[in-house]
Amino acid sequence: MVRNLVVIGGNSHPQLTQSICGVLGIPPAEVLLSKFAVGETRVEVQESVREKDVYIIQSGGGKVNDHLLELLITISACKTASARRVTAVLPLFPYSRQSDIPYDKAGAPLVKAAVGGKPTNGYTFESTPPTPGPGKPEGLGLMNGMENLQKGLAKAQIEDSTGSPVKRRGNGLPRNDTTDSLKSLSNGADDAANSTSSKISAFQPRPGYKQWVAQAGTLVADLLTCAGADHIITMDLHDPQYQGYFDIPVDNLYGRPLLKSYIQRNIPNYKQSVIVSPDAGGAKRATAIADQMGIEFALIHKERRPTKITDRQNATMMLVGDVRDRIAILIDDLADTSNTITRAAKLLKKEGASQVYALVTHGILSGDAIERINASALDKVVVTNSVDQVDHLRRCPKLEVLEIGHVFGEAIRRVHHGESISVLFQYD
Ligand SMILES: O=P(O)(O)OC[C@H]1O[C@H](OP(=O)(O)OP(=O)(O)O)[C@H](O)[C@@H]1O
Repeated sequence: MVRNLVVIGGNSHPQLTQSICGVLGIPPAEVLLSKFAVGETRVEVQESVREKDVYIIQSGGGKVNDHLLELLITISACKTASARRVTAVLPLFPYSRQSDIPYDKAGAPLVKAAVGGKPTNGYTFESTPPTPGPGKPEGLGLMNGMENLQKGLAKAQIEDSTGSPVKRRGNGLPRNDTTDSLKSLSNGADDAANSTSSKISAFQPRPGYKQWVAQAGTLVADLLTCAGADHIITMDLHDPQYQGYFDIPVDNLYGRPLLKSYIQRNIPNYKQSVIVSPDAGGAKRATAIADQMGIEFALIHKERRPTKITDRQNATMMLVGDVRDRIAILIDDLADTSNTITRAAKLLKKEGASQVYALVTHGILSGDAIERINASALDKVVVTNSVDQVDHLRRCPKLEVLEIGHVFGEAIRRVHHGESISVLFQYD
């Protein structure tokens, strides 16, 4: 029994909250998590958290945006209710791979295929209208509307010369033109909000227009801190450097000990198997396990970078290493659409692997990922329950789930008592 410790479970993963509370020997706190008819989230903490050490369990996956907002509101509610310390426990951290968008070697976004070696989108690194400077005309600097701006200015000058009063903004534009421009910008934003990912492929940048990729990862880190989080506990961040986005402590636990122990217990003659990283991005993760266990390592290399965001699945894959007549064990941090692991499995079987296992920390398995796995060359998919797996388990006979409640329960117990949690980072 631990004193002054409160665990609050969000709506994302009640089973994990129960399992963590079981380890700590306390019941989860009473909270009312509901929604107004319009869809706004409502949180009511129904017991005192004054001077308590509060841990809020909320994972990514599922209705990720709803869960994130619910977490932010719950953190804020606890701070307002005078909690001594609030720790956000996010077994799968949402938005931590947001800035990943294909770029060419020169750093320009790859949004349209090149024809005859020349990019057809006319991309340049110059923004249009140009950055205002000495001797250059000033523009809005927001969109590629120089022509309209010039027309607007010319029209305004004609009106000026007739003597009628024209009110101006600081940029020299008549007020109405500016308002219209802003209106059209905001309409564009509404449209963007309604668009689906399939529309991304239809997007063609205007020549000269500089694309900006939203830094959603930074924003989410700031939101958690602003809401009042004092500490973050998570597992297998897609990019461990994401911890640097925070100015509060972040404990990034490893799922590797669980995966390693699964291999030792369940894969026959595992020393003869081959650990495979399905892409270069995960090579470090996979080699860490291969080196620890003294198993051979192979890498799947995507022969070319995809030319569009939606082209990921079309990139040609190439195996570097030998898997013939051996069990191949794919290691990755997450499976979302499961395109990566199913395509890798197909290649590994083609290269002669006798069986293919995929061991993945976060089994998000969105959309038709389960159907894709069921129809794939994968023999077994092993994930942790960092994301709720109840529905996935029902639908996927190849799926096996490793419990992580005890890892998070122990991390919370140690943090609460001010003990080191580095023991949880060790592989052996
Ligand atoms: O199930 P899927 O939808 O295929 O997504 C899973 C893949 O996405 C992530 O990598 P990412 O493609 O972001 O590349 P990176 O590892 O190079 O960052 C992750 O590490 C997996 O490899």
